[in-house]
Amino acid sequence: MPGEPTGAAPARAGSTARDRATEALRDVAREPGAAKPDPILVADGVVRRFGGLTAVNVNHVEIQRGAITALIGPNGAGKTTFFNLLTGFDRPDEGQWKFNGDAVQGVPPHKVARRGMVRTFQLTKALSRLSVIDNMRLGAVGQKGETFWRALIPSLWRKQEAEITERADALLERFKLDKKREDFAGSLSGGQRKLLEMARALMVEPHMVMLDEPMAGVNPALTQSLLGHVKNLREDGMTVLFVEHDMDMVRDISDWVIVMAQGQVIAEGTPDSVMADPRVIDAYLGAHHDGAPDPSAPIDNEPAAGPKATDGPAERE
Ligand SMILES: Nc1ncnc2c1ncn2[C@@H]1O[C@H](COP(=O)(O)OP(=O)(O)OP(=O)(O)O)[C@@H](O)[C@H]1O
Repeated sequence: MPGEPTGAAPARAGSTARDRATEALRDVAREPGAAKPDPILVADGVVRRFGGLTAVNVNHVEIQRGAITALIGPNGAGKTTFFNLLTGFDRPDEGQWKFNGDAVQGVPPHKVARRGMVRTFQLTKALSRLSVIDNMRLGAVGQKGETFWRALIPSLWRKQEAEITERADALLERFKLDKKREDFAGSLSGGQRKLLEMARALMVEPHMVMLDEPMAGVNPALTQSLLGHVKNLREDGMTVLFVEHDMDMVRDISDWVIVMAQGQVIAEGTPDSVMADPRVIDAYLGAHHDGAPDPSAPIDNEPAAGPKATDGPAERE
């Protein structure tokens, strides 16, 4: 089952997954590449170049199991490229990483998903023309059972198809999309699409879910519901890694924040520690101050500077 909380933080009666994640991360150094007590993902020396541009150059990074980790950074920092590499959608020039102790670099995306690491995808044009339930069924691709030999045994296949549909319907109900079951996915609102993307990723019963800008294009009315669903993933024992520009969301739900700039991890820590970090403010400014930055300078005094709540995507419903 998805990531039993095997972490260093012992489960106390009545404690939430958030409490356990906070406790597990309490003594972790607030510095790039910090070692975690129970990492589900460990990456080393990951480099991706596009021509003369080094888009990703991550020396070492660990993602704590059972926690919600945000990956933030200014535009072009390399966040999406790093996501693509980790999930097998792109190939690195250098580097290796382990998921649940197994090396997964070079493993194709559907096999990475089968091992329990999935990422959400924006609804493409083609998927928009499929119904909501068919999108969900497609999310199950890569699950056990669609091998050649099994495909030759219709009774096994049909049984699996029934299981897939049952699982899809349960998830649609959980994400309050059951009434949209037969609708074209393209007819959903921005927020409902995000819910569908998340629900679809859960079809493979992952240990770790990677969300690419879960708040982009989401109507404020659906914001709380979406945040609730992400928090529930953690309560269900899953690890969450998400890229997001919306700093309200980052503050609200993250246990840990990793900051990238110019392809590198430049800071790590709790949301508060990271957002007060002068290196992070500098990275968002895209400029370096003369002399030593003032670490005590409150970020709110610098409206255009740091990763602010207003730094969210312009696109809103
Ligand atoms: N396929 C590609 N070919 C060439 N350059 C690319 C490619 N993909 C990404 N890049 C470049 O790599 C750098 C990192 O891009 P990436 O999209 O990973 O950043 P990001 O942090 O996700 O940015 P954003 O927050 O704007 O989405 C950018 O300079 C981008 O232009």
